[in-house]
Amino acid sequence: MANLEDFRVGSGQSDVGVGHGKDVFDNEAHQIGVADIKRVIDYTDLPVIIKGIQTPEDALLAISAGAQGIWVSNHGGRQLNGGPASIDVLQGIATAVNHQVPIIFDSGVRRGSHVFKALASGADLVALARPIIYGLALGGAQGVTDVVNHLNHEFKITMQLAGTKTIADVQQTSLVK
Ligand SMILES: Cc1cc2nc3c(=O)[nH]c(=O)nc-3n(C[C@H](O)[C@H](O)[C@H](O)COP(=O)(O)O)c2cc1C
Repeated sequence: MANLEDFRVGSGQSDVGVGHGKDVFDNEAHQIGVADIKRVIDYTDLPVIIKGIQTPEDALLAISAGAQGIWVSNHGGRQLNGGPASIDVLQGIATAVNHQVPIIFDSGVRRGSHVFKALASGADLVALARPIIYGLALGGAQGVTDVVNHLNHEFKITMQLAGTKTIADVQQTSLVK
């Protein structure tokens, strides 16, 4: 893609067996760091949010590079299958980030109570992937609407049962492990 030509790096000879030597999968391109984040930020006027953050250290590195948001998430599970569950690392990352930038969370959100727990663990926004895709596959646009409505309904019930009236109330809730 023409827009990505400037980002071609490395020898093009991958030795990790993924992508068979195409640039973006090149071994050297796997060592993405602060300089790469700064380069993307310089390249665009859009806000840059770093996805796949799993440690407080990486969150702070991304913020120091100028990231305007952190996305606590996995990478699809097919790469490092033994990585931690994102919900287990969320609270530690949120404590370290300390509201410097918004935190988006996804990975395994299936019920309204999961949305509640993610917000109470430090997320500002909760995202979904597979439930939306399943809804789309089963029922098209209506299927997606149904999935979102169902989660909203469950989330509201959880809010009521927990005695919380607003999202801010949810975010101030203490969870017991
Ligand atoms: C088949 C598949 C491939 C994915 N590939 C990537 C990827 O290449 N990079 C990435 O950051 N996340 C990837 N993800 C993770 C999603 O972007 C998203 O974070 C995750 O699916 C959210 O969790 P949920 O599906 O449980 O809602 C992938 C997810 C799936 C299901």
